[in-house]
Amino acid sequence: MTLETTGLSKAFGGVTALDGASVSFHQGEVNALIGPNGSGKTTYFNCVTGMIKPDGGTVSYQGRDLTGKAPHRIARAGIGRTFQLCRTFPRMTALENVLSAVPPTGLIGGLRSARGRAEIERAMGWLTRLGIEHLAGSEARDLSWGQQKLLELAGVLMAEPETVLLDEPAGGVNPALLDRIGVLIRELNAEGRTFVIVEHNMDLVMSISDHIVVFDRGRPIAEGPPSQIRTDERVLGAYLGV
Ligand SMILES: Nc1ncnc2c1ncn2[C@@H]1O[C@H](COP(=O)(O)OP(=O)(O)OP(=O)(O)O)[C@@H](O)[C@H]1O
Repeated sequence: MTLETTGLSKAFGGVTALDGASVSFHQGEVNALIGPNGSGKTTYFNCVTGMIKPDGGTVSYQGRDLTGKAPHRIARAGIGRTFQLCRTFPRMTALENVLSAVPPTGLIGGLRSARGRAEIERAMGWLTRLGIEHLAGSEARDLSWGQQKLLELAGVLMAEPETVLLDEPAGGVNPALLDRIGVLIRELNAEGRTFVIVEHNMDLVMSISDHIVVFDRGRPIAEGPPSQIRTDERVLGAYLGV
């Protein structure tokens, strides 16, 4: 097990977003977290990465308790994430965006080291790996939505996280780029990175995942390999409302 939560709970006013979610994601695998709209997936990511504090329950990573820790502590523990609505600096170039990604050593150290030649080469390496090196000098706001998602991922990878949480990597992305994102995730996984992916595109989820966890109303209702999840009646029920 790599990332594990027990009884994770979070309510917003009267709305229960997470209802005692006990989940284990597998180290070294591509894990997916799926479920209907509003089932608590993004809230789960937010609790795990310290963006919001859970009302109850625990988060542990590689056996370490990370419950309620600040986002930079969680990043330093080896967890990186992207956001559903993509976070880049629109008026900075793609290269500057990747260089300004906060490394685990903290912002000041990051800005200082970002000036180094080696860091620029490493940033260019990630842009190349993600197929957007030709956009290194372009402002992020001039990139297409899909390219911005790749740029955000390049920034996350700069911090060399061993586990990467992706919130809807395929959302709004054109089919050609979608294929590339799928291949990239599998390649990065083959190099040893663990992934947890929140995604609505079932073709992508079924084709790249080793392990799938299904949420409904703030808690897991099923988990297993794609072959099992595809035919699980509880999953079909949650999605189709039957
Ligand atoms: N900051 C917030 N304030 C109030 N309610 C919230 C907040 N964040 C989430 N919620 C509510 O919590 C529930 C779970 O939302 P969440 O975004 O975690 O679901 P999701 O599974 O990620 O949905 P989607 O697939 O649509 O992105 C929803 O009812 C949502 O409206």
